[in-house]
Amino acid sequence: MEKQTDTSASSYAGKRAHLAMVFFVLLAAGLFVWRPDNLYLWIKALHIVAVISWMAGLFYLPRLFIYHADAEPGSVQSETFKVMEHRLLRIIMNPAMMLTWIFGLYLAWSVHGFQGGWLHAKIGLVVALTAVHIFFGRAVRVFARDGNRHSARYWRFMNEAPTLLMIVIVILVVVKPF
Ligand code: HEM
Repeated sequence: MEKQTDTSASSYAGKRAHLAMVFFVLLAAGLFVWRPDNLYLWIKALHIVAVISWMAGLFYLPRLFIYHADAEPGSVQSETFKVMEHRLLRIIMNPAMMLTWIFGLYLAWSVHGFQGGWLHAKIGLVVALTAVHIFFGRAVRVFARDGNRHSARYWRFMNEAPTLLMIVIVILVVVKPF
C-alpha cells in the first residue's frame, strides 16, 4: 500500500517533469526561429536552468544511494528507492545533462569561438562531471538488481564529487582567471 502511494506520487512528478521539458524544448526551438538580438542571453538563461536541474539530480541521487545501501533487499523501502532513482535519472538528469551540453556548446561557439583557457578547463571538468553522471547511472542499474556491495559511507564520499566539480566550474566561468 505504502509502495503504491509512493509510485503514483512519483508518476505524477514524472508527468510534471515531462510537461516542463516539453515547454523548455518548445521555448528553445521558438528562440532559434525568432532569433532575438539578445539570443545569447536567452540561451545563457536556458543553459543555467538546465545546469540547475542537472546539478539537483547529481546531488540528490547519491543521497538516495546512501539510504538505499542500508535498506534490506526486497523490502518496501528498497523497492521505493529503485523507482525514485530510475525516474530521477531518466526524467530529470539525462535530459538536463543533454540540454546543458547543447546550450553550453552553443555559447562556447557563438561568442567565444571555443577560445580561452578558462573555457577549455571548464569543458574538461564538465567531461569529468559527465563521467560521474554515467557512473551514477550504472549504479542505478546495479541497485535495481540488488547488486550494490558498497557501504553507505562510500556513497557519502562519492556525494562530494559533483559538489567539488561544480564549485570549480562556476569559478572558472564567472571569474575567468586565465
Ligand atoms: C556542458 C558543457 C558546458 C559548456 C560548453 C559551457 C559553456 C558555457 C559558456 C561558453 C558560457 C558563457 C560564458 C560567458 O560568456 O560569460 C557559460 C555560462 C555559464 N555556465 Fe556553462 N558550460 C557547460 C556546462 C556548465 C556546467 C556543468 C555548469 C555548472 C556546474 C555551468 C555553469 C555556468 C554558469 C553559472 C554560467 C553563467 C556565467 C555568467 O554569466 O557569468 N556550465 N557556459
